[in-house]
Amino acid sequence: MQNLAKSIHLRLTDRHDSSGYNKYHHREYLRCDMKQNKRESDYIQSKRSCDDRVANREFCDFALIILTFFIRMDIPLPNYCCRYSFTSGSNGYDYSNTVTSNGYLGSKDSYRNGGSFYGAFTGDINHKLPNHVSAHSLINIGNQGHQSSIGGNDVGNSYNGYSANDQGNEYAGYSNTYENSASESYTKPIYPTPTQISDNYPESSTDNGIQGYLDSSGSSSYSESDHIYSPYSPGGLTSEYSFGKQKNDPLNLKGGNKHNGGIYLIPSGTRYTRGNPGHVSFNRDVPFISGDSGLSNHFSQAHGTYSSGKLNKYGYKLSRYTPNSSVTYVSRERDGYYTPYGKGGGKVIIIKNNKPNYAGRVYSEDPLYAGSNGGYRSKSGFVNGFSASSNFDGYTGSNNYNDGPTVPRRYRMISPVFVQKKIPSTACYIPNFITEEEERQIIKCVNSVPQPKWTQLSHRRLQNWGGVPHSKGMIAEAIPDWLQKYIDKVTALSIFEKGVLPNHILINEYLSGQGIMAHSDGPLFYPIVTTISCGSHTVLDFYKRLEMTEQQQCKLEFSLLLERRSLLILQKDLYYNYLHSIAERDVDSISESSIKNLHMCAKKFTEEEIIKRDTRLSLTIRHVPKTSKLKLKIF
Ligand SMILES: O=C(O)CCC(=O)C(=O)O
Ligand SMILES: [Fe+2]
Repeated sequence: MQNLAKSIHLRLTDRHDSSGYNKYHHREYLRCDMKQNKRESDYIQSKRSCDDRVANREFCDFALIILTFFIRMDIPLPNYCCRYSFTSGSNGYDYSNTVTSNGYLGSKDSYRNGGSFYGAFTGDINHKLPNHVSAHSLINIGNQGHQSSIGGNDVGNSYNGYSANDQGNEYAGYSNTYENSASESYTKPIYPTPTQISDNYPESSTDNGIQGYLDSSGSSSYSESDHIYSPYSPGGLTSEYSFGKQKNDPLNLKGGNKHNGGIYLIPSGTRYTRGNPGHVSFNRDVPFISGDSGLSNHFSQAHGTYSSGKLNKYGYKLSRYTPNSSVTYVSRERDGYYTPYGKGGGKVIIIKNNKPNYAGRVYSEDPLYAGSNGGYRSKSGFVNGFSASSNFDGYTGSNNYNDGPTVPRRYRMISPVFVQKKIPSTACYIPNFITEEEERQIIKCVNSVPQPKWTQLSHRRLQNWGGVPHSKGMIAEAIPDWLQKYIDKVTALSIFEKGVLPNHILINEYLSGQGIMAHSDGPLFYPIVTTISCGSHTVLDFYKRLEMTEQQQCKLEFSLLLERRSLLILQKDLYYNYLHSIAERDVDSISESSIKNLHMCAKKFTEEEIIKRDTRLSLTIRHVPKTSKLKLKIF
């Protein structure tokens, strides 16, 4: 059967169509003369052995009859593009740099400093919280009506501590009372899975019912209702401030968040550590590409929400899901509260750095926004370098908190996550999507399936699971549990729409030095392809799909480094308008100018670093339409 499959394969690969592509099953190969990518059919031709030819002749007739059922072929992968909005996550927390492993305040006394935000210290009535607050590591500065009353009267009334009641309303699923404890150990949770933000709140939503955001005096802080969105406004500030451990999926609390044009895939582990959402000076469309000019510099220092103006409803909302069990962002609410004082609305970008690389202060580039209108104070040295410098969060008052304890913070989020309007998200790279153990299991299972399951191509081999895709559909076959697990895992990302959930896995095996020629995965598949890499990295090259001519020169547009255990999601533009290939190389050289996702990689590479390829298995998980469960009897 293997020979048969091979013979059919050979026949099919020889077919060309007039468009300049080889129709190689469902994949369209560009006939172009690339240095690194010869035509797949050439490979096959040149490798064709005597045995193959015999096999071809012997099985020719037989093959034609049962062609539909026995093609064990390559399946198309969607084409990918990168315009380049990336979202990424990883499965780790970052303990490095300024992140301490014991991120909790040592004791409640830790935050009693100087009548700071935190504690029960009574020395300064304007800068204190009620006593009961002090037992919480994440504190609430409550409802500051204005700058001069930080921690003052308002606070006393508005802070609810962190109670079950609050959570009931606000942090559904987040119910454990958290008391700060020096001895509390930190268990690394696993939040590797990005979650698409549900689209409950369309851009146009104004939802008057939940807008308006009353301060303690009962007056509305702002009027631009369509810019401000309170996701769970439980009646003003009084009850909305609650801190503590956060629900796993902060953005889906009450189902209320929105992907906003290009907002996708916020890992459920994301903790929106706060910076300064009122930080108003950016107002750019941002191609978020490492090395790109523009915001990447800023992003390298960003924590939390940057707003290019007044926060819109999303930013606002996100700003309020800040709390992390170890991150104390006293200024969080004030960000929201003073949002109205920001400049005119714009995009909202939310970024998390995995490795804070700032020293001293975080938000330093731009002028304050709130100033005397509001703003809030921070402590110098607060939260690992969050500084009360004059341009930190716009605080310009005299009562700078410079006595602050350094509140160690632990980053719950990792690789950059950004949310931005208007830039289509066509590629998503998630390092460490699977664990080392899972990777080991996959490799083991793939290598122990019976030999006939493999389809040997000239320069790689593959396995189809779930059926063999065919232009007329696919007869669905059961997928073993060890693989279904990854279909489920990818499904959980919510990137596939209902009705077109992934139902097929193509496993490609590339030995070092092997690759795949430039192709587009063709029209058969639903145009989202997800690929898990195991065993080795590779570099996926993308070419712009141009007018096809017979001997076209292909121009490499950019590349993505696919680390082992990573997941790559490609769709839309990348699927339709780009070709992808893997060059036949034993090693890859790191180049920031061509590899566009280096900043998202789990490992940090240096320019011109040479990385050696090993045997790589790729699991391409996607939806094959028109499946039938018919069990056809074959002879
Ligand atoms: O192995 C990969 O990552 C890419 C495979 C591919 O492009 C395909 O099978 O269509
Ligand atoms: Fe492909």
